[in-house]
Amino acid sequence: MTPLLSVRNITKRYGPHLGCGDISFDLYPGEVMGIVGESGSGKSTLLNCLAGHIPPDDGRVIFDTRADGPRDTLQMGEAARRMLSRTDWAFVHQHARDGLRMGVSAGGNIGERLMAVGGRNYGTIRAAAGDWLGRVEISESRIDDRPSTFSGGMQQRLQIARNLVTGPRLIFMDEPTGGLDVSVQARLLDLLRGLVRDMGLSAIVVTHDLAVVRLLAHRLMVMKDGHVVESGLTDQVLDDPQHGYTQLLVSSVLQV
Ligand SMILES: Nc1ncnc2c1ncn2[C@@H]1O[C@H](COP(=O)(O)OP(=O)(O)OP(=O)(O)O)[C@@H](O)[C@H]1O
Repeated sequence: MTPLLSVRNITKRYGPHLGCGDISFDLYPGEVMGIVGESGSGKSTLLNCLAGHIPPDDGRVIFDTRADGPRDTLQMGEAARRMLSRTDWAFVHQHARDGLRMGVSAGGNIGERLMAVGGRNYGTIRAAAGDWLGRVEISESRIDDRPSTFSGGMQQRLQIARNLVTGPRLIFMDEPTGGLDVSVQARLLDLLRGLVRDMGLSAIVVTHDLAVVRLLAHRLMVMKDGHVVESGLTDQVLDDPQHGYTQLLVSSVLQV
């Protein structure tokens, strides 16, 4: 099977400091990869390099595009990569306000994504927006309300709807449950797990929270000081960690 995403030797430095170094892995269709590690270990740097938000100093990110097969996304022009991020890719930010347009209604937040990929019929777009609000457990009666009138959990669910409405194949998530109350986190995780499974999505999830990867991720990479120190099947890594650092993480000795 062709990997959906092949990451090879991604390295990013900030001046003399290493953001992340020499990271390689393959992600297959329908697979969820978790990236864990303490603060400053390089998780966000790696995710942002993969999603094309920051240019790495070295390495390749090869994505199996629907139209042209495997292509190095780092070599693509800006317009082609922007199109990819609207169609095949999605990015869920930790803070919903970074991924939503707060001045636009909930329905508008979802609908404008469809318009960006060619949707023109108002009725069809509004119906799809209403449908997606329901799928993320927001009452359709809130379709004309702005996200600023929503709770934190609702905003995060709206951000997810906005990202998934175009039917992407790969979703990048940066601490998707961070900053939410514990009960809200559990509900959001359940919802995410259902959507990922039902849509056959591949995902890369960065988190501090081992419970998040336990629930969502098939495989896990553990990062420390910009490097991957251990990787493998999630249950295997968490139940029988081989690296001393992972053992500390799992035993919650490290403040992550
Ligand atoms: N814009 C930047 N300029 C300089 N150094 C940076 C920058 N962004 C990150 N770094 C450094 O790169 C390293 C990795 O940071 P990164 O934010 O990727 O870690 P992280 O694991 O995502 O941490 P957190 O969980 O706190 O977000 C750290 O040493 C950090 O200080």
